[in-house]
Formats: sequence, structure tokens, C-alpha cells
Amino acid sequence: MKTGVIIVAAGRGTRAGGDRPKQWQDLAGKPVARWTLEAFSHLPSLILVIHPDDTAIATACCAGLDVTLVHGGPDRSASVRAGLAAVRDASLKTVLIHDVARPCVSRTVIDAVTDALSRHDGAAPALGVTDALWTGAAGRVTGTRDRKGLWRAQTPQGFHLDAITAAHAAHPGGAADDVEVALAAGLDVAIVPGEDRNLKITGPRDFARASAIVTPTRETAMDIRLGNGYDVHRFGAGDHVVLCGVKIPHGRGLQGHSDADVGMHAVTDALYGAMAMGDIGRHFPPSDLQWKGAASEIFLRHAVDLAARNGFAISNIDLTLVCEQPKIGPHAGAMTAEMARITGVAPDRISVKATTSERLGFTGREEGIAAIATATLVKP
Ligand SMILES: Nc1ccn([C@@H]2O[C@H](COP(=O)(O)OP(=O)(O)OP(=O)(O)O)[C@@H](O)[C@H]2O)c(=O)n1
Ligand SMILES: C[C@](O)(CO)[C@H](O)COP(=O)(O)O
Repeated sequence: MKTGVIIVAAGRGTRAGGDRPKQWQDLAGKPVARWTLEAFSHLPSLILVIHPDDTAIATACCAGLDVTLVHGGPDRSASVRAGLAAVRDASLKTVLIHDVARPCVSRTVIDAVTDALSRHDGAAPALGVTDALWTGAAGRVTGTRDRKGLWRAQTPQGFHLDAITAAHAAHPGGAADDVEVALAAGLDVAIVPGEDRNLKITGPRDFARASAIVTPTRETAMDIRLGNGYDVHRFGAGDHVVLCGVKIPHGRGLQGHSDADVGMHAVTDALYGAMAMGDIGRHFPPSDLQWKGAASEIFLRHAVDLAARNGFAISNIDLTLVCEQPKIGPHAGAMTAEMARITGVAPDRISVKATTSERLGFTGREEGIAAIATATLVKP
């Protein structure tokens, strides 16, 4: 079912205070209304109902988004009716009606409401009342109320478009929300789980609460990890070396417990390092005879799988081989392709390069090859 969205934003926000209505005030770097619009921008039709005085500020706020602006009415219900009357897309079967003042709404809540519309005339998020309820007057408690069966209503409230349009047309006015209008028309409205984060900015203090929700913290921010790996293997007898899985003819071979692929070892250690999960020696101990002569592809695959199991994607790999001989340049393309095959990373994100050490040190004396690698892991 194709679902449209009406965001009501024609209120004056008198309780929130400030130099402009709350929906145009800043929340962690952008207007409240922009956060709300972006939360729904994956849906095909967005209508923003505004006060006529706010046309310029609303237009600026919607820059780059496909939003239809509509003028609202003197109360929330009138603004919803104006939004419903502006729906032009005949293929829309259902509609979500949302307060602009709830900018922290999550995709989970939006999807739960939308999904429930395949089984019900309407659906809306709500939280069960968990505090005791009193009545009070003049600063004194005058009685108590049973909280059982009471819910705190949130938006978006979703409905079949024809049904809610007819319900609003038939309603005398003064409804707190669209569920009240729907119930008056005899519609069946399901409750789906609301969220504490889906608060309505009402008073001045609510900006700080909402800001804390939308501002990324260490727990919610994208997790970007950088790891480095370093390895050395000495030359010994042989007629080739294996570097990044590519067999290169050479007057000597590299010695090691496995196939001594120094480049692939450095990359593998960079991946383990980025995850703070040790190194090849920890996962494949040299004391374990089963790894004798093993193809280093096994190690790299293990690190790649470990990253995937922990939710990380490999963003890039950069490898530098340090040797006088063999010359790496002619083989760098094949090495990149081989590492791309093993890791599943696009070749343009894998760099294989080499340097000599100007004949200095053990690499300069051609006693062995050293490799230094860096890898970036990203968890969205
Ligand atoms: N004539 C109106 C009144 C309210 N709303 C919208 O209805 C939602 C819920 O209203 P509320 O939080 O009460 O907002 P305001 O009416 O702006 O606030 P206040 O009562 O403090 O002035 C808000 O998104 C508000 O913009 C609207 O579109 N048209
Ligand atoms: C629709 C609503 O968000 C449900 O909780 C709420 O009723 C609108 O805000 P108001 O303060 O009641 O106008």
C-alpha cells in the first residue's frame, strides 16, 4: 500500500516560547521541522501544513526535499483537514498524520504504524501509563484514578486515506487528535508500541531533551576503526615468493611457518587490530602444526568474517611492501585483484604499493621483506 504523510506545522508554539514558533527553532543544528521531515523523507508523498505567515521560513526549511506546502487552519484538526484536502496522488491508499513537534520519531515507530494498516482502519503509537494517577486542586491531591487501560497517545497516526478523510468531514471539531476523529466515525484503531524518544516538544525544556536524543553519542554514532599491521619474513632457499596471494618468480623464497605471505599477513593483522582482537598468532598459533605451509588466504578470510560477524564493513586497505627485490609494481594490480576477491572489498579501495629502504637495514641488504598495512572498518 502506498503511504503518504501529512505533517501538521501550523501551530504557534506558544508554550515553547522563543523568537519564532517552535518548529522553526534550532534543534542540534537544524530546525525542528527539518528533523521531522527527514524522518519521513523515505515515503513517497510529504505534505507540510503551515501557517500562512511561515511560508518563507518553511520554504527554506524544506530545501532539497520534495515537500508540498499547504496552509493550515485555526486548530490542529483544521490543519489536518487542509492537509487531507491537498492529497493529489490517487494511488495513495493510506496516510500518516504527524505532529511537526515530534522530531525524534524513529523508523521503527513509523514502520509499525504503517504495517498495522494492512490489518486495521487505523493505527497509532502509544505508551502505557506507568505512573500512578491523581486528581488535584489548589496544590493538593483530591483523589486517585486507575491507570489500567490508559495510554499516552503519540503520532504518527495512520489511517486508510478515504476513511480518515470522511471521518474528519463528519466530525464536529475540537478533537485532540486524529484517533479521536477516527473513533467517532467507528473506525478500528490499533495501538502499536510508542517510544519515550518520540516526545512532543511542548515547553522550553523539551528542546534539551530532544537535542540529547538526536545528538549522536558514543553509543549511537557510526563506529569507525583504524588498524595497522606490520610483518617481516626473511629470505631463504626457493625460486618464488607469494605476496598478497600472487606467486612472483624470485631467486629466493620467503621463510615462515605458513606460506610466508608477508603482505597478506600485515593486512590481516590490520583488520584484527582495528577490532582490537589480537593478531594472526593468536588466532592461528605457530605451535599448531595444521597451519604449517597454510595459504595465508585462510587467515585473511578469518579476519574478514570476524569483521562481518561483528557488524563491520571494510572501508579500505592500504599496504606498503618494503623490499629492494622483487619489483612489486608489475604485480600490484594482480595483488589488488586477489585481495579484492578474498575480502569482497572493491579494488578501488585496496592499495598495494612498495618502497625500497635505500639499501639500508635488513630490507636494504635483501635479507627479507617487511610489510606495513592500514585498514579501516566501519559499523553504521
Ligand atoms: N492550528 C494548528 C495548531 C496546531 N498545529 C500542529 O499540531 C501539532 C500539535 O500541537 P501543539 O504541540 O499543541 O503545537 P502548538 O499549537 O504549536 O503549541 P501551543 O499550543 O503551545 O501553541 C503541532 O505540530 C502543531 O504545529 C497545527 O498544525 N495547526
Ligand atoms: C496529537 C497529539 O500529539 C497526541 O498526543 C497531541 O494531542 C497534540 O498536541 P496538543 O498539545 O494536544 O495539541
